Amino acid sequence: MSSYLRSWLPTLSLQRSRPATDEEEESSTTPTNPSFSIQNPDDDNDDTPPAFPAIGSAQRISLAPSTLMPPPSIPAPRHRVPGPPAPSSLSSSSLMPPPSTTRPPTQLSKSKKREKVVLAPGHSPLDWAALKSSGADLRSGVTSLTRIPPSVLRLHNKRDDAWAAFNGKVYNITPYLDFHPGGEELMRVAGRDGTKLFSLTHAWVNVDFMLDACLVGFLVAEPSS
Ligand code: HEM
Repeated sequence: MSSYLRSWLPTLSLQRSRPATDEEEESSTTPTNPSFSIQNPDDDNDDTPPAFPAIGSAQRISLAPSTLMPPPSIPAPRHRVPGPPAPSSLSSSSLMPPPSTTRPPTQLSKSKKREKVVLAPGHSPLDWAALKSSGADLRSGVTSLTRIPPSVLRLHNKRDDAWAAFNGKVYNITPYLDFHPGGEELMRVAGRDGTKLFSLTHAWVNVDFMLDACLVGFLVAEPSS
């Protein structure tokens, strides 16, 4: 048995190949745990962690099983939420099973598919934000906000002079056209109220924030007469 172990522990057999000193001979009579053999025998440091909570401490007494609150009882079957039967009698869960992911995702119909637009270099959303905060005139010369009826709005329907109304506010959309991720689609609302088309396309986009520097006025009803 020992020869078998020696073949697996060459260092041990090497050590034993030289004549053992008296001291070694003495210690070899008492079996030692190899993990402690690297410790200095003079070192009497005790690294055993203390009991936690300390024996006899108030915390330990308060944790005594006899003083703990009993666990809540399992509700009777009639109190359980209706749902599929539990997989086993041991399970007390009344949660619905997770939805199946085996069904393939529904495909968008061709007509609803969005066309990706490649924005020209220097026309990213970050570039737009930088332009807005640069102080450049994005209102095409409008210095004060005015009341704009549909007949006036209609006049601004060209690519180089495009206004559109969203939620009662009229914006000069011309400078934003090249930054719009949806590209030329934006021109569909030039010269008119685009609130409906906008909210049908991407109601989550914050137009007030994105075009605040392009505000030119407020949409009002056509004056009668
Ligand atoms: C001036 C008002 C508008 C602003 C500020 C605006 C802004 C944006 C922004 C930020 C996106 C990217 C957001 C996203 O994909 O989730 C986007 C995408 C898009 N927008 Fe607009 N938009 C405006 C008006 C419109 C209008 C009137 C249309 C007309 C249909 C339109 C059509 C699209 C389309 C089709 C996309 C998708 C582009 C893609 O998937 O790459 N947008 N727009």
